[in-house]
Amino acid sequence: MAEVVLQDIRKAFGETIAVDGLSLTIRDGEFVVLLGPTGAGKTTALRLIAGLERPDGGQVTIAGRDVARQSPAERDVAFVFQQYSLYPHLSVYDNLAFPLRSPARRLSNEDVDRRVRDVARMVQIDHKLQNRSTRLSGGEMQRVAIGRALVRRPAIYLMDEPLSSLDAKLRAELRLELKRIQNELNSTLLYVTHDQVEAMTMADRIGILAEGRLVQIGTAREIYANPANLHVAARLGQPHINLLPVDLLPGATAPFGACTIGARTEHLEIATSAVGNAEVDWIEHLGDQNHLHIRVKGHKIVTLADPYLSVSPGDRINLTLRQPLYFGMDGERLR
Ligand SMILES: Nc1ncnc2c1ncn2[C@@H]1O[C@H](COP(=O)(O)OP(=O)(O)OP(=O)(O)O)[C@@H](O)[C@H]1O
Repeated sequence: MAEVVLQDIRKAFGETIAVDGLSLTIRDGEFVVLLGPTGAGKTTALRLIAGLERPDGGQVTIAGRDVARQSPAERDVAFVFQQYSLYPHLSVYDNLAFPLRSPARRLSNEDVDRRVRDVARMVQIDHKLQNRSTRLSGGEMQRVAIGRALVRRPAIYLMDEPLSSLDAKLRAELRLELKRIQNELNSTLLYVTHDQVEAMTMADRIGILAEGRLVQIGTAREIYANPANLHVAARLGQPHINLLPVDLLPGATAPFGACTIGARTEHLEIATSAVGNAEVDWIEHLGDQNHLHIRVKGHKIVTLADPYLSVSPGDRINLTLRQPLYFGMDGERLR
């Protein structure tokens, strides 16, 4: 495994700037997730590291080597795509063994067999090794695709939304497995997604990407608690952060230049009060949590509902701020 460093990488497709001066270090053994909306440049960033695209400028180094002149095969990376891309005519076993059988690797049949069986156990597909890869469920196929990357020990694993085609339950399971496997192998992994839950549950550090630029990078906790600007604040947290005018609610003194307040559930105190400043609009029941929809002077606010707070639609409540986040005119965080 190795450290991978991107320095001021740029890539445009005609008029579209896909990656715009991206600098990022993925440390040896680190799991970094790039999180961003569609079109943010996530896939392009991976493809530039893999050598599937040429940058217009900037430098990529893998284990200290400038890889500009190296072909994808020479770069020693393993890529897992969004859609499983297995060899349909081969068994699960042969799909997993395929990357190990190139003559350049010179592995004995015993070594190949051991590695295939180890990885099959890791991704929990060892009971289906002899199945044709087409005779698998979507989740099983994606396990094989991930396993096929894992049999090798490349400098870095690059994963492009590998779980997005799976149903919610499987996605949750594989998320945990992938994190466990990465820990076990101590591998360097760059993973891209637009799913904040994936980013928060798996990443050592999350990089927030917007319009080809890295807006902020840090642990999930840092990014959630200390977003650098409105864009980052809006990317993490369920329900979404409430963005409100500074003078809407009592309880906090805005710093000079504050234009917008960011209030999550933990920044809002709710008390039942017949003469309160807000009204309960409706309660959204989501099973494991309920969202309380509130109206204040024409503004809508959504928070997690305290299960012990007994309110109904139409009730008045008193809403007070508790150390919210403040943003200036330009959307940058003030404190
Ligand atoms: N081969 C290409 N030719 C032209 N434009 C491209 C090409 N590849 C990407 N783009 C453009 O570059 C921008 C970034 O695309 P990219 O696929 O990297 O985004 P993304 O963050 O991975 O999005 P998604 O989540 O939808 O996959 C987009 O505007 C896209 O349309």
